[in-house]
Amino acid sequence: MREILSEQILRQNRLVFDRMIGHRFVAHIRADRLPQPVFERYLVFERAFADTAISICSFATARAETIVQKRWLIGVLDSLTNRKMAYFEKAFAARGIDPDAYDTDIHEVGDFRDGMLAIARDGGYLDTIAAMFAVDWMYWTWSKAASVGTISDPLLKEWVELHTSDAFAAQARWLKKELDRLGETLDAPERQRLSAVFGKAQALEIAFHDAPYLCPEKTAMLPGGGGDIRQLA
Ligand SMILES: Cc1ncc(C[n+]2csc(CCO)c2C)c(N)n1
Repeated sequence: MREILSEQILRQNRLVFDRMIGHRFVAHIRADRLPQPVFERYLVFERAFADTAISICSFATARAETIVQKRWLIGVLDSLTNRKMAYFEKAFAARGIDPDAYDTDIHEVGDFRDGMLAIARDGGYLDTIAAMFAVDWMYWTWSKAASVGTISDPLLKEWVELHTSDAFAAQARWLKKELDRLGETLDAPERQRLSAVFGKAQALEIAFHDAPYLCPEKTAMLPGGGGDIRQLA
């Protein structure tokens, strides 16, 4: 019998997946010592990515063949556009974060946005599903591990809980099932191509999570600005 596609993909990308799950951003959260400026910078990059995720999911919705698929993906779009965006608005207000003070065009963030968008724009329905599975399965996995320990920052705790919620778990599982169901009809090169999409998304994620450690705010370059994050990393 043929291997289940998601199992093949996870097996073939074990190294890069484990590298992402073991990223210092995740390690810092699990140790309850994520530096505050790193979290705030990350949130600004995440807010920018949420916009991209809406576009990616829209490509999948447009290419989906059945109303069952479309209905599910529209649910994802609704949660992204409403629930997720509401979180960012609340977090930015609570922390006094001005997103315009941050450079979201740095290459690690821009590469993630452009790379993920290119997969959705240039690939077929399943390419997008494979990319969404990559990023959601990865977030669900590390968030479950992190939620076992103490997270003192209530906004960070809420962020992790967004990714351990039943709704998010159902989203990750739906993507896996979709991949497994349609994967049964694919030939070996096509399955290999989707596995490469998954690996590409993980590599882009690793660089994306490096970014909040690397880049000082725009204000840090001004006299009396915020200082260089490199000292904290
Ligand atoms: C950098 C980054 N990667 C993955 C997720 C997980 N995630 C939660 S909702 C959503 C869009 C719909 O699937 C995604 C990808 C994230 N938040 N940020």
